Amino acid sequence: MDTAIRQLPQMFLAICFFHISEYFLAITIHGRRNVTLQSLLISKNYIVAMFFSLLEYLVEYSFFPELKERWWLSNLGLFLVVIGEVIRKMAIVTAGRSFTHLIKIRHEEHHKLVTHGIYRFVRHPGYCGFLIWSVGTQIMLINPISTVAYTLVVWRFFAGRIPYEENYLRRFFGNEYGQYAQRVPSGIPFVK
Ligand SMILES: C[S@@+](CC[C@H](N)C(=O)[O-])C[C@H]1O[C@@H](n2cnc3c(N)ncnc32)[C@H](O)[C@@H]1O
Repeated sequence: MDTAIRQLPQMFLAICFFHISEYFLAITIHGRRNVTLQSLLISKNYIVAMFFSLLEYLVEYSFFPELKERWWLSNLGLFLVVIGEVIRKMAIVTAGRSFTHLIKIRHEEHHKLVTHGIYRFVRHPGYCGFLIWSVGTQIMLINPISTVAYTLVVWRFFAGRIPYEENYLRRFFGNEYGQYAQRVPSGIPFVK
């Protein structure tokens, strides 16, 4: 009972913290005039996914309450939520103005190639952090179906987005980006 009673409040806090901090960081880095509510990163698909995970949680809690009592698994999920959040926020702070929520398709003067800090270890720490965070939320709720579904959907989304984003990065930074991409992994499993 103790574990289940804290899962939904933890989830609520994780979501609020993620989106509100994302929004205020964007304002701090890009200035209020350049930030829209899109920086909250709440899309229709995202709301549907969150609604589905809540539904799964409530159904399983009603019919198999003991499933939700695996405290060590729920705590592993909470750990992943924190780690994912830290990785993503490190990426945003490190990249600064180069980190825009919409992918840039035109090179702007202030857009510099970032290869230091956390970008020394993975090319896409922001996406890596989000993948860990989102899957972590479902492990924290001990939602088996949503854990698998989130892993597949978020992975697929980034597996498609990374080549598109990198196509522009190669145009902007040429060989410098090519060399960087050769020596540093993407940070998303099975994406080169
Ligand atoms: C939402 S941010 C995500 C950045 C990165 N993919 C990540 O996961 O940390 C997308 C913007 O970051 C820019 N970007 C991605 N990697 C970059 C890098 N190493 N240096 C500078 N800009 C980068 C892209 O051009 C794009 O406009």
